[in-house]
Amino acid sequence: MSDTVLHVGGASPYDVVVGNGLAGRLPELLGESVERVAVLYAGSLGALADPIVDSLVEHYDVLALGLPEGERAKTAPVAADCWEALGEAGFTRSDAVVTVGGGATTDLGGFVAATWLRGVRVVHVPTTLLAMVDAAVGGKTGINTGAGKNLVGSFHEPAGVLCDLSLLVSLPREELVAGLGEVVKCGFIADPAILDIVERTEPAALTAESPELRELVERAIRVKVDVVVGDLKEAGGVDGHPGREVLNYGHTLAHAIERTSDYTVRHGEAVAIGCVYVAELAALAGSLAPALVERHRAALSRVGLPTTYDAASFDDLHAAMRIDKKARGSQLRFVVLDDLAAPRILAGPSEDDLRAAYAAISSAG
Ligand SMILES: NC(=O)c1ccc[n+]([C@@H]2O[C@H](COP(=O)([O-])OP(=O)(O)OC[C@H]3O[C@@H](n4cnc5c(N)ncnc54)[C@H](O)[C@@H]3O)[C@@H](O)[C@H]2O)c1
Ligand SMILES: O=C(O)C(=O)C[C@@H](O)[C@H](O)[C@H](O)COP(=O)(O)O
Ligand SMILES: [Zn+2]
Repeated sequence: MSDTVLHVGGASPYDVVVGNGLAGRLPELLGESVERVAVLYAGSLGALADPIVDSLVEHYDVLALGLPEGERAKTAPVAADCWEALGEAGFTRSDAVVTVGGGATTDLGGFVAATWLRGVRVVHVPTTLLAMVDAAVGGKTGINTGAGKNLVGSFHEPAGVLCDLSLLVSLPREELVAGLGEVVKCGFIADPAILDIVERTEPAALTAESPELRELVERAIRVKVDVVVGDLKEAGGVDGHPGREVLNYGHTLAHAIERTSDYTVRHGEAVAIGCVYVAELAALAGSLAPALVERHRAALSRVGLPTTYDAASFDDLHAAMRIDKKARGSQLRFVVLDDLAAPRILAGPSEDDLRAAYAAISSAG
């Protein structure tokens, strides 16, 4: 099957390419002025990064930097180590960063590229489903702090994204399933055809090679591209649409779960739980039909994602939710649905409703 190119318009346009065996396209995305390339890769993924490094050394001076696993990469000390390495290697504004890894790697690598010399080119080569459909696209970069998830970061659009589906062959099943959390999210907020595919496809058939997974990848990327083109910096939408904040569906509780579990719950799993939570919240607010709340549970659990959470109390999660970026002052704001693909912002729900929605997904109280 030929490659699919999804164009992201705007002030800094770029392409997201979906296909198989895409490393050869890196030089065309990096451009001709680049002399040095820093490949920032998840340290355990040398087997995936090495061929990419080998393909680049023919064209550039290459600095390969292995990063810690997962969320442990998204810290200020890791970013500082990368800045030091770029400085020692003499990286200038005409040089570039390539990231190879999951969303934690693209977030950290994107942040390093955004901040080095106030911004150099970055091309992402995502290696998880989640990073292909979400983290590598749209230019959000970030690291965590003690207070919470993604609290420091910037908007820095990539020069290109290569979603090479063959890199997913080695991805553990539970990581692929986690990525489906963001895919199903896109189904509810914007593209119900995603839900139809998930509901009619045998979950085990969603593999790196399957046409159904490829269609899900392309549809989820399209959802994200359409949203970020309209509201890159999350300034807000038009006509009552939440703008880029819609991509945060389920994320207020999800980030609180990640932080209070010390990042032992995967992001995509936490998003699945968070989506059911906001569906319950919307039902309590009288906007979402109970059948659609159940559709959330059914679609997410069908692919193997959690829809309940018992490992933290409501009070602890409530405290963690207060630092969500959608909050304004002491008021929490959530993306909720009135119907499929009909999102809006619910501002300042009562503590009773927040607690009741948690009771509906938890026995922790
Ligand atoms: N910037 C954004 O817009 C955005 C969007 C969504 C999520 N995110 C962030 O992305 C992160 C989650 O990303 P993730 O789910 O990709 O997790 P991750 O980056 O932690 O990767 C998960 C695990 O899979 C391993 N792995 C990655 N690719 C592999 C492969 N091909 N084969 C074998 N193992 C592989 C990694 O080494 C890691 O252990 C979170 O930090 C989240 O906040 C950012
Ligand atoms: O791209 C976005 O915008 C999103 O909200 C996508 C989310 O899936 C992603 O997890 C993002 O990192 C969350 O952003 P944050 O602003 O809440 O940190
Ligand atoms: Zn997310």
